[in-house]
Amino acid sequence: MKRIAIVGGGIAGLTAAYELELARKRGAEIDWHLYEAGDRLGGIVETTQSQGFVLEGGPDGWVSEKPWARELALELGLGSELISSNDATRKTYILIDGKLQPMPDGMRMMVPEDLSTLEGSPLFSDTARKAYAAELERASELRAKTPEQDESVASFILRHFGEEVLTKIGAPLLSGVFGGDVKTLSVRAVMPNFVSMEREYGSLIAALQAKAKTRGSRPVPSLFTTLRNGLGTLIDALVAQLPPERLNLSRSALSIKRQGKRWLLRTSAFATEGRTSKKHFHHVLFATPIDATRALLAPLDAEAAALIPTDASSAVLAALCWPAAAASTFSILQGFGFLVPQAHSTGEPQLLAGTFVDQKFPDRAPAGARVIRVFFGGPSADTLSPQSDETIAAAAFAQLAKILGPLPASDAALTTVRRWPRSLPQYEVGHLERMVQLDQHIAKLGDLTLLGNGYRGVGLPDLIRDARAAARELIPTA
Ligand SMILES: Cc1c2[nH]c(c1CCC(=O)O)Cc1[nH]c(c(CCC(=O)O)c1C)Cc1[nH]c(c(CCC(=O)O)c1C)Cc1[nH]c(c(C)c1CCC(=O)O)C2
Repeated sequence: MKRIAIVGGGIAGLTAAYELELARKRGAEIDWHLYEAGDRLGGIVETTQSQGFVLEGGPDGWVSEKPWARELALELGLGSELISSNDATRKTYILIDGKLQPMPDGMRMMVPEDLSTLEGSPLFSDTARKAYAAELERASELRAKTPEQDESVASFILRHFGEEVLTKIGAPLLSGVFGGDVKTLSVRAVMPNFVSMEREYGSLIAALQAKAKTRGSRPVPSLFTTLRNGLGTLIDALVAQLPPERLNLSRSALSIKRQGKRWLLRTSAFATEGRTSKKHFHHVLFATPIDATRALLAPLDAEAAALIPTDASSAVLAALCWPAAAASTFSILQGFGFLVPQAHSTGEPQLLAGTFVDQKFPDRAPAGARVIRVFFGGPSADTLSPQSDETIAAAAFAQLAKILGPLPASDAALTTVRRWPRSLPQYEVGHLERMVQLDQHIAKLGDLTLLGNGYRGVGLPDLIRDARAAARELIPTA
């Protein structure tokens, strides 16, 4: 019997457990146990439903283009729950000089497919428009000069489109996906598609145009997918497949030690037991946040621990709700939401982004009601995090009103505030090389797997893909 420990009950740990459980039910000789430090499962995925509102405390969906979350949802019988973002009215705004300016339609991050969509856009000056047109003409030069080394996202965008595109839309878009600083993020780790487009076409605009040709008239799928009753449904459906006696809540992993062919895992025990609990396993999967994983790994292999990303961005978010009566007294722009380029510290916490929840997805709120999710990141999140929910909600409201204009009071009973300290690891320049080295260290230690958002992707689909693949490798072939 192969004994496997899964440490961490977020989406990665639960998906690995699900995959192992499928094999166990088919008769594989597996005995798995999951340990979660907190008193609930799901990690940062957390839906609350109240008075007809579906409120997400963490991610609100996934990028549709990545198939792995949809596949899992289908397998779990959630096919009829899958819903798409309202892409017919999709718009993302960027706050420039105090005004929300729409990104032109049909852009892929900072890259337009059709240069004519930039005409008349108040977002760009003629200099930026010329830089875009020039990128298409510089295709062969860009291809010839493809760097051999990793570089920052900032230097990649600068080489293609220049300073204005970088600061006006490149930096804010990247902070809306990676919560980070374009000057330190690795382009190969966070924008691998663009890097391969550059290798093939030189010009990213040319690459998008070539793709559009091969796509022909096939419809483009919506940008985001979610579940009708929130992503918590996915967690519930996973947990429903798992025997409850295998899921150990309020048990944190304290240490792990080699003992012959097995690992000795020490976890905290229930208060009534009065001591720690020690158990042997043949394999341990760490699906813990990077800081926990680094701490567990350091005594085994300090060099391996040092290869795990150290920088991670924090998020604080507040969902503000207006029931229909209050919502009817103000209007907002059509679209999914907005991003705010981060100015140098002004002292006051600064908004990072806002999502117009009821416009982005169908059925998130009762008819006529409105929900806006407001994000703080970086130093602003760190400043706000220790403060009360009321203070955070008030700061979110005040900043939102500055951007959108006067707003009636939101419903305090429905406000949800969440803090996710150091939740989004930063893949800095050189990340992929460090991951190759980390894999070598882990292989040498043997019978260990690292899962979660510190290594090979940050969104739900990547975490699900990784966890399933890793768990499948552990299934004994009888
Ligand atoms: C601030 C922030 C957001 N989302 C995120 C942050 C970072 C800080 C943090 O939460 O820790 C995180 C995020 N955003 C996205 C992912 C998934 C990435 C992946 O699967 O590869 C992740 C991990 C998709 C996205 N998120 C966004 C894009 C770009 C969308 C576009 O091109 O218009 C993607 C792919 C943009 C975004 N992102 C956000 C807003 C308000 C917006 C604009 C409007 C909206 O859609 O709600 C919120």
